[in-house]
Formats: sequence, structure tokens, C-alpha cells
Amino acid sequence: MSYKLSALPSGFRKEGPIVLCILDGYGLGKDDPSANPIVAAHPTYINDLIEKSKSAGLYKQIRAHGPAVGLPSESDMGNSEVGHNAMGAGQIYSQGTMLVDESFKTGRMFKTENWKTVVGETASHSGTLHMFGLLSDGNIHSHIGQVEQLIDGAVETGIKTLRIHVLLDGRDVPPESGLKYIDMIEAKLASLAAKGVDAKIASGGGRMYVTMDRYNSDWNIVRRGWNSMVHGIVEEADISDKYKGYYHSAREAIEACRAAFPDKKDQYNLPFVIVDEAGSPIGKMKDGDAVINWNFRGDRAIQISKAFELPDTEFTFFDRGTKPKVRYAGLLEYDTEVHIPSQFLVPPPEISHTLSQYLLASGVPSYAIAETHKFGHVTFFWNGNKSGYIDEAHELYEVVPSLPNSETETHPEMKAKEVTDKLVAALESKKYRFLRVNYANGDMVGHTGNFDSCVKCVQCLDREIARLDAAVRAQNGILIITADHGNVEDKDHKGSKTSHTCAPVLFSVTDYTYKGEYTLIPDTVKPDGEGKEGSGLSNIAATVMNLLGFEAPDVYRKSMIQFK
Ligand SMILES: O=C(O)[C@@H](CO)OP(=O)(O)O
Ligand SMILES: [Mn+2]
Ligand SMILES: [Mn+2]
Repeated sequence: MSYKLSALPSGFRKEGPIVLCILDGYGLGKDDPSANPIVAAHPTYINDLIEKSKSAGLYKQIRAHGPAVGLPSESDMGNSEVGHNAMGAGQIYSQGTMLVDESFKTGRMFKTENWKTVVGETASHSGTLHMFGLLSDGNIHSHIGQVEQLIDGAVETGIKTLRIHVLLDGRDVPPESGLKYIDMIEAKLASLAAKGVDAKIASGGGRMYVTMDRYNSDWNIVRRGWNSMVHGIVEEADISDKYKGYYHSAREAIEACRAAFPDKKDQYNLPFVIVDEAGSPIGKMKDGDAVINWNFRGDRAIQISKAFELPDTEFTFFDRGTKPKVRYAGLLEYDTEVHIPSQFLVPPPEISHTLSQYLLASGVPSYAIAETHKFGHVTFFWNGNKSGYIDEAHELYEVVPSLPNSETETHPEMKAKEVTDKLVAALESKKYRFLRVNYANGDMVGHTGNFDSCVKCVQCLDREIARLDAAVRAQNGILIITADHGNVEDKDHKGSKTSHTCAPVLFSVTDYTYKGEYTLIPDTVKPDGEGKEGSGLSNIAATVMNLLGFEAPDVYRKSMIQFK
């Protein structure tokens, strides 16, 4: 099919450049400086832009969580994957977690060929099934309820030995809630003894230190997970007088880590390996075993999947030691372009008709930038979980290398300045009509839970937006400021709030050639006419198309623009 868009019949067209600025994790919260770091930071430049766009009728609050982004319920907070999918595709797709739930409900999961090969064949020769992933009910990367259903299915299929490798969360759920989920899964595993199944936790660690790296930010993270899960080894660097690394239970290991390093909350829990009375690891992987990654979200599941799947000639990231011959499957397909992993249990949402496909087919040169932590958000997630360019001749994706995760709290400015530098240079090059940027700070610093760092990060964003706005003004362009979900706007002084929120986000248009030709449809009107209150992230794509002078296609959620 052709993705070429038609011009608006009225001939309305802004020559651009249009800059869509996504402030990651910057939600609209309470007007309370003790609970909302944004209010405490008092970002005068951003607030001033908002006030001006409000008085021009070019501002509204939009939805960024729950059904508005393809999640099951109003209590599901937004996240980067679903947010960028919705913004980049102009439509709402049932997201991974819903597709997984559906597959359990219909029983399809256990009838798939991949289930039969990975679990069925392993059961038939009495091999061990290993499962690993994020252990929480955050429902951003995984859900413990789904893990329990996978366990039931495996037992039903005849698995007699099960080993679980757990990643503590503390980022989508409270910072030290890990033991709650450990107790839940231990109870589940213990209940299987009655069925003659030997099921145990075999290793684990915190998600930001073990296994779940993304966008090639730090392969050491993946190596630690590989060594503990596959070889039953905790690396020397993580062992000390205070922390032995090898324990008889997950609870014992986590309590030891907390006692030794009170600052290392669940996200950063050191790796551990569970050993038997004789001190031998109870869950090393061996030839003939099967491995399931129970995470449904792709970004933090791709690198470990490569470690399991790529041959030595292609895997250059760390020494894997002797790689056991295992059958590996992801809960979902994580990269739908490159097809990682090769086996998966639930087909992912088939996201098509993306804004990038339309704009590039319609002659709009495009640019995207972020620092490493968010680079895939404005490229991979934006383009419907597909890596690579849509049209390399007319696009440029730039990345600014991030500092290590562990420095986010002490460097809340992160790489925002460097991101602006490059973006401004791209604007000044006059090569691009549509530019998008993700500033990581609100989200990444928000996840540390540190109130003061959050205030500093907002102050930094304010400075960067001022610089960006000046550059947009100099080009007679349009600056749109929005966010993918909430996070930084809801913190406390105890550091107990580290997760995203269900907050709405801003949508603010600053148009430097504005002559009153249009306004945004006020919030009381329901652009989708489907009983959903107001607009959401999925309405942004059609809005951008209109501003660039194009009619939005019928498959898209409605534009938020109304012409006068
Ligand atoms: O860090 C992440 O993986 C998630 C939270 O689990 O955050 P975001 O969706 O903003 O990327
Ligand atoms: Mn985000
Ligand atoms: Mn986040």
C-alpha cells in the first residue's frame, strides 16, 4: 500500500520545522511543592510556554495510561513502550500484557508449536525448565500472575524439575517490595511438591544491576545475569565480607544484601545464587534444558535473548563460557523487525501504519534524538517495536551516550544539555521538517525516588527547553511539548515513590508563525467519540500530520486540531 498522505483541502501547511519534545515521565500532578518536584522546582520557562499556549487555545491535558494506551484498566499506569507506540502509530493497540492474558484465557498459549517444542519436548526427556524475568505485578515488563499461569501450564505439560531465576523490581512497584513477591512465588513453588515437582528459585538479583540492560547501555548487567543464571556463578566483584553471594534461599540473600548495603534497594540488589547443603548451585543450566523469559516487554529483554541465541561468531559482548544447548523462548517476540527471539509464545501487537511510514512516504525528512537510556523509545518503540530506519536517505537518528544508571541520582542533569546541542544543530541544518526528541530526566531521575534530585532534573529541563525554544523560534518553527506518562510529578521525601503514575500529561503547542488559523479541540469534546474522555497520546500523530499540511488517514485517532 502507499503511505503517501493527501494535502489538506484548505491548503493549510506549516513549513516547519516541527519539534515534538517528549519529556519522559513528566506528568501533571498536584499543586503541592512538598509532593510534586515539578511544583517545587518552579520551571518558569516551561510554565510560561504553557501559559501562553493556554491563552492561545493551544494547550490541553491528554491521557497517557490505561485503555488510552492499550492497557487493560484505568489502574494501569503508563509506560514508555505503550506511550511511544501510541504516539508513533496514531492508533491504540492491545498491548503485550493484554495479548498474553488473552492467550491464557483461550488456552492458546499451551497449544502453540513453540510451547510444544520448548516445554513439551523438554518434559518428554525429563529436562529442567528454567524461567526468568522481572518478579512483580507492575505490569510494565511482566506480571507475576502470568508467571504463575506459566508454571501451572508447565506442570500440566509434564515438567518435573523447574528452576526460577528472579529479578527484583522496585521500579514499577515500591522500592523494597521484593520479598512480598518472593514469598508469593515460593508458596507457589512449594505447592508443587505434592504433584511430585521439584521447583525452586535458583538465582536472582536487582533488575538494574542484573540481566535487564537496554539499548546496549551496559553489557556488564547482562553478563552478571548470565553468569548467575546459566553457570551458577556470582562474580568476584560482587562478593565481600558483608555479602557472600551464595545463599540457601532468595529471602536469605535479599536480607543479606539489604543489611550490608542499605542504599541498594531492590532495583540494585546484588546477584545471588542459591546453593544446596553441600554448597553446590541448584539451578545451573545444562544441555537439553529449556528456558523461558517471562517478560513481555522488549527493550530490556533483547540483550539477554541475544546471549541465549546468537552463535559465538556474532556474540562479541562478553565471554559466555561454555554455552549450554538449551531451547529458549520469550513470552513475546521482542523485536519484530530483526525477529528476536526466534521462538516466542505469544505473537506481539502488529503495529503498522506508523507516523514515520506516512511522513517519509510523503516527503517529510525526519530526525530523532535521545540519550542512550531512551534512544530506542524515540526510534524502536516509536516505529512500532521495529529497529532500524524507515528510510535512511531521509532520516537521521542520533544518540548521546548516557552515564551509567548508577549515576542518575547524583547527576540529575544526565545528558540533557548534549541532547539539546545536537538537536539545535539539526534544526540549524534546516534538513528536517519533523524532529522528535526524548529528554530522559523526568523518568530516569523519577525512578530513583530522590525528591531533591527530581527537583534538580526539572530545573535542568527548564534550561534546556529555553534553549530549544529559542532555536525553534529562530527557524519560525513549532515546538510541541508533551510527555509519555507520569513519574517525576509524584514523589515524597522518604524516597518511597519510584514508579510511574496514572497522571495525564501536557500537550502544549508553541507556533512561531501562528496567525490564529486553528486551535486545539477543548477537553470537553471527545475527539474519538467512543466514550473515552478527552484525547490521549494516540491523538498526537494525526495532529502533527495536520500541522505539516496533511490529512490524517482514517485508521488514525482523530487530530486535536480544529481549524477556524
Ligand atoms: O525503566 C523501565 O524499564 C521502565 C519502568 O519499568 O520505564 P520506562 O517505561 O519509562 O522506560
Ligand atoms: Mn517513559
Ligand atoms: Mn520509566
